[in-house]
Amino acid sequence: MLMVGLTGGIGAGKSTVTTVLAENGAVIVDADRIAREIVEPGTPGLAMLVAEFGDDIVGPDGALDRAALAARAFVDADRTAALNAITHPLIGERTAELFESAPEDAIVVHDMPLLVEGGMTPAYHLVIVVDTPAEIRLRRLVEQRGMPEDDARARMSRQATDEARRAEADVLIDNSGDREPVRDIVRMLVELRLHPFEHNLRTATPVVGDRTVVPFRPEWAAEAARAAARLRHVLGEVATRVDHVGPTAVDGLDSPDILDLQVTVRDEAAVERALALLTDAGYVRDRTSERPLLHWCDPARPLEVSVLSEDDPEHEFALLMAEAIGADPGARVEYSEILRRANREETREWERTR
Ligand SMILES: CC(C)(COP(=O)(O)OP(=O)(O)OC[C@H]1O[C@@H](n2cnc3c(N)ncnc32)[C@H](O)[C@@H]1O)[C@@H](O)C(=O)NCCC(=O)NCCS
Ligand SMILES: Nc1ncnc2c1ncn2[C@@H]1O[C@H](COP(=O)(O)OP(=O)(O)OP(=O)(O)O)[C@@H](O)[C@H]1O
Repeated sequence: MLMVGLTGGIGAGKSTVTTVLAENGAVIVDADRIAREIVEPGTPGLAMLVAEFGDDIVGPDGALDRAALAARAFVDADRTAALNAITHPLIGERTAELFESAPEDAIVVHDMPLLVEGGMTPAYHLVIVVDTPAEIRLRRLVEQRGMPEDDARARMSRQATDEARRAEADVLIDNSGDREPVRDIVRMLVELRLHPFEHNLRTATPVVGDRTVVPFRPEWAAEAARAAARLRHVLGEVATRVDHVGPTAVDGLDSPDILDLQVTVRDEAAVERALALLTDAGYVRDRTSERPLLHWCDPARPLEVSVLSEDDPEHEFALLMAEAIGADPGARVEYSEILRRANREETREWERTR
């Protein structure tokens, strides 16, 4: 099962994107829809909201008057926190049930407006952010959904910034223009990344990556940071540190587009524990390597994870090397050439044995 987190600011077009994802076979778990379910008449959720915000948030029909609650809940951060303290645990319980009930080979897309606000992104295999500038979102909410401008602005002020969401995005979908191009982008995303990613996870198929040296990519640092956050989420206190090492960690260095992440643990027993946790989470052991090395299985983001104990001198060396080469332009050029030569030799070797 591939677990995808999807988010975006209010009015960004999350529902628009999840509709296309569903048309392409994804299972959508919609947090807003669950948020409605848990405050239906007669639910503990509605009773708790009445106790907190007063009984005039309930209409004559006994149902929640959503606008009346919104008018009270988004006036300041404290009131929004009170709203979230009641609703989010109930939403979380129901969400877990829906995740559990999804088919084993499903691409589950969790449409969660407050994914970044809740610090939840490392728990997902991939995070999609629907990115639409605030002013366009505001205009669409007012003109197309008829939301009062002050309500829309109040809610926006209770949400993460667009920059904070972009930093958490593995995939950024620009929805500021027409819908049609977005439909095509989403369709390609499912076909070229989400489906193969789900297959690789379910069949423990590693993505080994191409060792061709490519020009330095500044986004390698952010990609590695997100990968490190996922590793910390899987390993918890078993990992004493997780570092971005290897050629892609060297600023300005042309290198193969394969991220190297190094997990440092306390001792040899912890190495075994970490390997078990990572394997359970979908990382695939490289049995051709004598050292504990695993590959990830995202077809668009090759990644290797090495696991070392603190007393292994190799772990210090990897950290120092990235720093030393990064500080010396001459060393960078020389190291890129070594990588190119290694790739040429590897390619020749592969052609000889083919
Ligand atoms: C206050 C409520 C009743 C207002 O209902 P209304 O129909 O006007 O809005 P709806 O539920 O469709 O939400 C529309 C959008 O508002 C934004 N929003 C909703 N709740 C919140 C919140 N607590 N904090 C920030 N933004 C929010 C999201 O972008 C959401 O997609 C409703 O938003 C609610 O119950 N919110 C609490 C649950 C929640 O946090 N949901 C957000 C995702 S988990
Ligand atoms: N590309 C687009 N061009 C024009 N209008 C759009 C586009 N995408 C979405 N909209 C409109 O903008 C509004 C918000 O879209 P949508 O409901 O999909 O956003 P959302 O992120 O799901 O909102 P919410 O945060 O409230 O759940 C809707 O009225 C929708 O029809």
